[in-house]
Amino acid sequence: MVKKIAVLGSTGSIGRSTLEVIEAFPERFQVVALTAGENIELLAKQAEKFKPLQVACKNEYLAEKLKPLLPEGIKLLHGKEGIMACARHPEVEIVVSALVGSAGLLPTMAAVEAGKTLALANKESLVMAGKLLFKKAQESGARVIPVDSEHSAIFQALHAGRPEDVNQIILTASGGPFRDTPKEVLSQVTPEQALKHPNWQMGPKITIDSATLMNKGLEVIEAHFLFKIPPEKIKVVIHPQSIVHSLVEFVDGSVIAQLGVPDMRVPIAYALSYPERLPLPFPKLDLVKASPLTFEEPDLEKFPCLALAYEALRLGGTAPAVLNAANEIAVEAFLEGRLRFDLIPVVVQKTLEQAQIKEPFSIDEVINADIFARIIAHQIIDELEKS
Ligand SMILES: NC(=O)C1=CN([C@@H]2O[C@H](COP(=O)(O)OP(=O)(O)OC[C@H]3O[C@@H](n4cnc5c(N)ncnc54)[C@H](OP(=O)(O)O)[C@@H]3O)[C@@H](O)[C@H]2O)C=CC1
Ligand SMILES: CC(=O)[C@@H](O)[C@H](O)COP(=O)(O)O
Ligand SMILES: [Mn+2]
Repeated sequence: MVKKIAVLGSTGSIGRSTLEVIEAFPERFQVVALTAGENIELLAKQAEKFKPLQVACKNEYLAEKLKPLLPEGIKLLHGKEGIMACARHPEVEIVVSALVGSAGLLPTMAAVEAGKTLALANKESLVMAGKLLFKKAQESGARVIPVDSEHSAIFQALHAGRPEDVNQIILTASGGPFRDTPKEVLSQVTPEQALKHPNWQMGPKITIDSATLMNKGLEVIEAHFLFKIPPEKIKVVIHPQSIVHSLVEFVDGSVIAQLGVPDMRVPIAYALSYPERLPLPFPKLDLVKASPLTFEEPDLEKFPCLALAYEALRLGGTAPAVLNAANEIAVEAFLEGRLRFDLIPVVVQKTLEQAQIKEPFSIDEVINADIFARIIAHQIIDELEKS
């Protein structure tokens, strides 16, 4: 049976890798919808190649520019509503949510509400609204399959035992480009240096998150909602080689890990083909060449973002959404040269202290918390800029 797929964020790093997997198995997958933000030239090329029924881009202005570039017969939509319509398209079975940041929240929710199988890369939507998202999934029958490499690894390792026999899950983190950089030097590091991830080629936002360890913090929250595991049973260990993608420890002390080369096409393919596995034509792991595999404790003083994410998870309610919003604003400011790298966690911490945290009962309440947190984070950055 051919699986029919919508790729939200098809022009990004995960989106492009997803299309490479689909291209390698044309008899297994068919692209029904594609969406982009601003890269309409690439979207047009993808539409030419994969012939989707429908595409969408960020706004009407870009849609007007995209129109003449598209092949005949493809429906063109735009804006949040257009992207959500791609997620809900009646012919789509699997929605790959590969948008970055909070822009992914509503389209991801639309896919869940429509009962689609969600191949989830956009971790921010789970961080912002994990509880509400899984409540909706229960109502609609939507299934959530993780794409994030660590969560795909845990999803696979969990098959080795019963949920009640899990002792803890262990997320691996590369440690980022500044793992060996002295703490005092972090105030001087540039966006160019921070954008050089040691093992993965990814979009800019997640690459900065990896450098601050906020990516691992977001992943702790993501793991909590995906696997219903309390924060005290989620451990993070630094593994600079990014070969062991994560592990599950069971009550008998057995530890089951998933290993592989750092290539996102592997977890993407698994999410698309689950419960089957595809014979991927990509490089495989050579254990001898990958050796040695090493592990160390994370330095929470040098990288406070990880501890802040645990704190937000323990606070609960809108705290993870506030953490996420403040982080997005701080990362943007750092990339624009307006904020020092070592002040990213300061902005997040101060925003968490100043924001009102409450239990959200709707997505609108999550969005309100996100908006207020952004206002607070901007004010904090303005003050830091003046001082
Ligand atoms: N890259 C990776 O290896 C991994 C990524 N992830 C997660 O996957 C998600 C995607 O990451 P990544 O692929 O690296 O990100 P990229 O920045 O490479 O891609 C983001 C995609 O989202 C689109 N987009 C951005 N903003 C908007 C918007 N406002 N409206 C509509 N579309 C928008 C972009 O469009 P355009 O470029 O056309 O403007 C692009 O298609 C993130 O949540 C990340 O944390 C998780 C694990 C690994
Ligand atoms: C590929 C992937 O899943 C990323 O989330 C990756 O794990 C980032 O690397 P860090 O381990 O440095 O955060
Ligand atoms: Mn990851």
